[in-house]
Amino acid sequence: MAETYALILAGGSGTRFWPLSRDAKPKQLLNLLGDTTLLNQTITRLEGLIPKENILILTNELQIDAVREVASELPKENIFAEPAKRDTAPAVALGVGLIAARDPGATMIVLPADQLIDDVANFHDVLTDAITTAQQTESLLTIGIKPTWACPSYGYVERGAPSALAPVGIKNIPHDVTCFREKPAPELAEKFIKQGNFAWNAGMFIWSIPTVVHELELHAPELAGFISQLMESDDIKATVADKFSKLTPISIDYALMEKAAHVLNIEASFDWDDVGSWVSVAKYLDDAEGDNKSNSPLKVVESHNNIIFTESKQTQVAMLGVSDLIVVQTGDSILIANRHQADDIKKLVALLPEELT
Ligand SMILES: Nc1nc2c(ncn2[C@@H]2O[C@H](COP(=O)(O)OP(=O)(O)O[C@H]3O[C@H](CO)[C@@H](O)[C@H](O)[C@@H]3O)[C@@H](O)[C@H]2O)c(=O)[nH]1
Repeated sequence: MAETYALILAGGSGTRFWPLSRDAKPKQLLNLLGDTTLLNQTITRLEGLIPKENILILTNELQIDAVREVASELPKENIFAEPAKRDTAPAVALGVGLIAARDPGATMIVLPADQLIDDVANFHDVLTDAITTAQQTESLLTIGIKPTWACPSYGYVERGAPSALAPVGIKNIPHDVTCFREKPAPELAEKFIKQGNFAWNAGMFIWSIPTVVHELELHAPELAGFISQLMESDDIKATVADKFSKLTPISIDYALMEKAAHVLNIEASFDWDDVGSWVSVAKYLDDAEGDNKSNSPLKVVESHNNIIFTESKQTQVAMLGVSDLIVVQTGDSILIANRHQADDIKKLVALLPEELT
């Protein structure tokens, strides 16, 4: 019986959490919420679902030391650094090649490293049903999140009828996907929400190696060729060093999911948050004074809707007559931003000296 592997993608850069996040320490390596990093939570969440020796992590040279430290309970040889940043499609192809070299009939789940999910029991149930479906059908499985607004930075899946391919006995029934659209323009996202049968793509994918290789051959031949080179290689490291940087940078959503015909979707019955900005972090901060949110002791007078985050979590913060601010303090920097421009922090980071980014 072929085994199941998890591939955790932990090579994103993310400037949205500056000054806490840096190139070498992006969102997945931050203790933003809770006592551990989001990457650590991602690994822990797999306990009881995927054995540790079957969990692989892909990151980059800048982050590999920090990733090794966070993932110290995984076998060392399961953590790889990509030689260049090429976005998620080449990273997934590398993961497919590495897993195929161990077990060409394996099933794999691809997971982002930076999401917040508390309901582990339902997460396992949904993933188990997705794995069963991937093993019994030649489908690419996605997980759907009920959308709450027309967010333009997610992928959208149009859920059709319950799939005729659904294996007998599973609880979370997959639906046919009639359209996958990555990061639609705001007006199109509005249209999807009004239509009512679209879900956000959770960024997790479940498929068997033979199925994904076949789909890549059809829709992304460059990546399928790279996987063949890996599978034929007797020195995978040398092949990666030689070929990976030459791959076209593109995300797996554009390279494969928008084009593939055999996509299914299971609705998530668990909580899910991809914690995209300081504004999303704010809802989890404990200390509140009126409508202000803080992770540190806070006193306010005539101040509203502010978000405060200090690295020490102990700095006393006092606000007088200010509203709609994000204030973040670290050892060497302070961010003061309009909360309505939280998505534009990257514009600011582009102006900063390299040693602070
Ligand atoms: N190894 C590796 N990992 C990467 C790379 N680029 C990004 N990642 C990691 O891949 C995951 C997703 O990458 P993002 O670039 O953050 O994706 P996104 O814009 O949020 O969009 C994806 O996720 C959304 C849900 O959060 C989806 O809605 C969307 O369709 C898409 O799948 C994150 O864990 C990120 O760290 C890379 O070059 N290499």
